[in-house]
Amino acid sequence: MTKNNPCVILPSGFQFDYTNLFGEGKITARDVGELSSRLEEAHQAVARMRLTGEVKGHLSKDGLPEKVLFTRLPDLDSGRINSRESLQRLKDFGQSLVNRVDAVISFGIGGSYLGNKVLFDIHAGEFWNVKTAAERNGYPKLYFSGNNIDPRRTGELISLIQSEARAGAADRDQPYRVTLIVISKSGSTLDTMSTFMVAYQELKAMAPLIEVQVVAVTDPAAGADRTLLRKLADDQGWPCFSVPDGVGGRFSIFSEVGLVTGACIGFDLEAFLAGAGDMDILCRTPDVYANPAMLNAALKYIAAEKYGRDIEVFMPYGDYLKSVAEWYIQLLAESLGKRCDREGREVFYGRTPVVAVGTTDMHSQTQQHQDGKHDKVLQFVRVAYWGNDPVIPDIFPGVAKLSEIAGLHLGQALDAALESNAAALAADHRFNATFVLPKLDAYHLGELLYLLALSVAYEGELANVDAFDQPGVESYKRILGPRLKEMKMKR
Ligand SMILES: O=P(O)(O)OC[C@H]1O[C@](O)(CO)[C@@H](O)[C@@H]1O
Repeated sequence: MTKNNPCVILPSGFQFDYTNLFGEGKITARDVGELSSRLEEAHQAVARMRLTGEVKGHLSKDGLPEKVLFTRLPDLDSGRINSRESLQRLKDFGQSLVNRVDAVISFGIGGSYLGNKVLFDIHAGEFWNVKTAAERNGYPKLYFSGNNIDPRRTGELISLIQSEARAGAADRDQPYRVTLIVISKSGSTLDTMSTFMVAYQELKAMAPLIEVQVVAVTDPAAGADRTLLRKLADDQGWPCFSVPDGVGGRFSIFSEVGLVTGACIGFDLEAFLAGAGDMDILCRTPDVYANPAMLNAALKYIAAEKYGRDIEVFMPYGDYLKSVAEWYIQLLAESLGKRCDREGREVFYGRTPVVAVGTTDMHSQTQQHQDGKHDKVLQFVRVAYWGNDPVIPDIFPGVAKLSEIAGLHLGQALDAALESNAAALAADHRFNATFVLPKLDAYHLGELLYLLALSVAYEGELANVDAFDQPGVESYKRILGPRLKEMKMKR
């Protein structure tokens, strides 16, 4: 917890080990010291955001002042956004699916998908949908769609549901039940709505063999400000959950957007929010060396601005953490990739984010990380305890190379691979750091994701850019809308 011991260890066991980012030939205590008055200002700005929701210069897509409220999401007791009651409503919804609904399809993209996929991967894993209903504790199968406008996958998913419905029809005295959850803050995103409409139509057409229920998750605004999805939901009588005001898509994993997926699979919502909330409390200290979100922001900012390391490779070790890297990519890219600062001056700020997974990408990307340009920071994530962790057996004692690794747990081999990669990079002044999760559960996941979300808020302050807008994504949308209309006219 001091500058001489480059690792922040939280009471939960969560660690931010920045040994390979800090010290001689790396970022120095002096570099951090030179930033101290700006860190103080950034800390005050984050504290003000936490208290009032106000962030200097932040405007909504429509150019109106907009509060930033994601820091309120972990707090269930003030009832300001999430509350005990809203969580109970989500859990009741999840329970209403148990032993009744066969499959859920979650439609969404960007912040309306990436966090949901994280919760699914960490809790359910790759093989959830091939498990029996009993192995899933009665919870439904869960598929994602709308994360691309992909004709083939969309068609194949529909066919899969249809053939499952047909296959079991003789043994069932009820229809095959499918719940479509449509998630869109704006309520009209092309990718989400186009795939939803295709699936809705095709599955509805199979009544009474298939019964379709729709649930909408969108902006709660009423009256003239209703989103298209909210209007549809009102007209069709679909139940709704909300994307809260002041919570952008990339921060919405802690809101009903992410939690609705968690509820569908029996994920521990309270523990997840408790991890986020405890991280928030620990990040209220102004001491940069004890505040992991501020420290992470400061080190990455200095790495980019002073040492030219403006690519961040986010590389967790373990398959099910890949979606965390994919979630982080949107968080980093949309929050910090900015043409102008808050005074309107061109700054072209941001680190280019890269997804990698250990050990997989040690056999593809590592060559570049180790020998390519000195323009990267590698952010590793390590899980300290895997629970069910097979031991490599000594089944070929005559083969020395294989016998040497026998007796080790796979988790130990994974750790050794991470440590070796980090050490090799560090030996060549390749900046890297590691977050350590004591285990892969809802609480520690909440800690990690919240730390990253708060970290971009700090870095936005340091770089003087608005971390909560995304004006750049409007440019292609202004071309796409008319192009679709033109295409339709030509049909
Ligand atoms: O939830 P929505 O409004 O469908 O938006 C999905 C995603 O699209 C974006 O607006 C970018 O186009 C993201 O910021 C957002 O998370």
